[in-house]
Amino acid sequence: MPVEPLSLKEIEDRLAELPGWAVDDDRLTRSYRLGSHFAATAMVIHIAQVQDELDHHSDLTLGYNTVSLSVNTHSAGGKVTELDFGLAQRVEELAQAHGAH
Ligand SMILES: C[C@H](O)[C@H](O)[C@H]1CNC2=NC(N)=NC(=O)C2=N1
Repeated sequence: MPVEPLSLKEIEDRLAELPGWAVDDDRLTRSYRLGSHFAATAMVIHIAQVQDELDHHSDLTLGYNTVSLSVNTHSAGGKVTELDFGLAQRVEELAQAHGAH
């Protein structure tokens, strides 16, 4: 089933429920800070597991004590969709367990 791009209003409503996330240039993004580089690496592995489970994959960047995500939906022409917010919600849940903020 094709997934439709969200309207600006739909994006704003969803962003209001997800502090720390932003949409810029048709990409849903967030960066997290962790207590160590190893902790950040562990979080990347956990995100990769969830992304394979959802079959939806962000551009995922591991930095020094940081993890950054940037995602849109390729099959919707590179627009932001419900699938991107679904991934963001799952990442928010696991971020808490990793002590990311
Ligand atoms: C074949 C596979 O289901 C698709 O390529 C999936 C994989 N991961 C994906 N990730 C993202 N971000 N957008 C997609 O459209 C997408 N499609």
